[in-house]
Amino acid sequence: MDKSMQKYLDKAEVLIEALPYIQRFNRKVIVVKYGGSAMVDEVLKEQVIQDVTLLKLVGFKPIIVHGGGKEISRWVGKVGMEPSFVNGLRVTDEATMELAEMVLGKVNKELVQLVQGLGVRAIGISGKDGGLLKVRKKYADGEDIGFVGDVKEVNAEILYDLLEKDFLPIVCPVGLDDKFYTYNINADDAACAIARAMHAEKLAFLTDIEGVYKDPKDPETLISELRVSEAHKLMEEGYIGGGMLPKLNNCIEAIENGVSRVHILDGRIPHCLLLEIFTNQGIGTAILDDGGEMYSGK
Ligand SMILES: Nc1ncnc2c1ncn2[C@@H]1O[C@H](COP(=O)(O)OP(=O)(O)O)[C@@H](O)[C@H]1O
Ligand SMILES: CC(=O)N[C@@H](CCC(=O)OP(=O)(O)O)C(=O)O
Repeated sequence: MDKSMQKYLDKAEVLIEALPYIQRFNRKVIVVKYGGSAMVDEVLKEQVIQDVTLLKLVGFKPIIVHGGGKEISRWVGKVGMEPSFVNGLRVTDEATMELAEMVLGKVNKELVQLVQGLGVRAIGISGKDGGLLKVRKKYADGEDIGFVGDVKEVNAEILYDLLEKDFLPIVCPVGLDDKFYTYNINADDAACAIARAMHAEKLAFLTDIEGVYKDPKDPETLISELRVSEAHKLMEEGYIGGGMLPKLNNCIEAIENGVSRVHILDGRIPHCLLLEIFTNQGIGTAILDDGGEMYSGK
């Protein structure tokens, strides 16, 4: 067989490899938490949006929940304030809340614009709209960190309606409490709450690291499949720190509340979402129920 024919066959094989995954996720809800470097780098940003748009066009029901922590910190610095975090959560006073909402709103509409540009109808929606995300004040180990909210209720009906009308919802992690005050929500928390409420088939967290490491300083210790009980053990033994702590807790919560597949993916890898979903390889760290099957080869 000549070389050019082989090239075509290789391409066809990639498409055939995707077939069982296209069947499995057809009409299923997939929540993508989009944050980290993949939001700052323009090329990566475009690739993530292409991936999610492709998921939509092949018949899945993706929902994007975006962050923007790096951009918020940049603006907080610009106005002469110092960004501050406790356990991966931003300490949010009134001025920080105002900035955070401005920045997240801008990020939200930029993402809508990119998706629209690829021919898919997107709706950007904040957790405030239609009571999508109702929150209560959240504390960090008992410490008051200001206007930071814990999602206590998701109005899933809005998202079902948007999906039904074939829109791609893009959610901004800001919500209201019972007294209608504005709260900043960690985007991982928002994505987990939405995945639970929507009984998502998959929840994928795009982040800035390959996945969960036993020792973050040793790349050899990347864990490709992590059971819930092992994850608890790693946290108790102090192997998990910083922003990975709320992320892993959210993964566990999602798995324990019926989300079938939860993944932490390296958003720095071009098209990481497509590679994870459509190939036999599987990348990053998959979090698994204690009784669940290992993916082994995915
Ligand atoms: N055991 C671990 N494995 C992987 N990452 C870890 C671990 N412990 C701490 N981390 C840190 O957690 C970070 C991921 O959290 P974060 O930066 O908040 O992500 P994002 O901004 O995408 O939500 C990693 O970049 C890493 O520095
Ligand atoms: C309470 C809290 O920490 N809110 C986050 C919301 C944005 C976010 O989570 O962005 P990433 O996912 O990109 O980090 C913040 O203010 O940074």
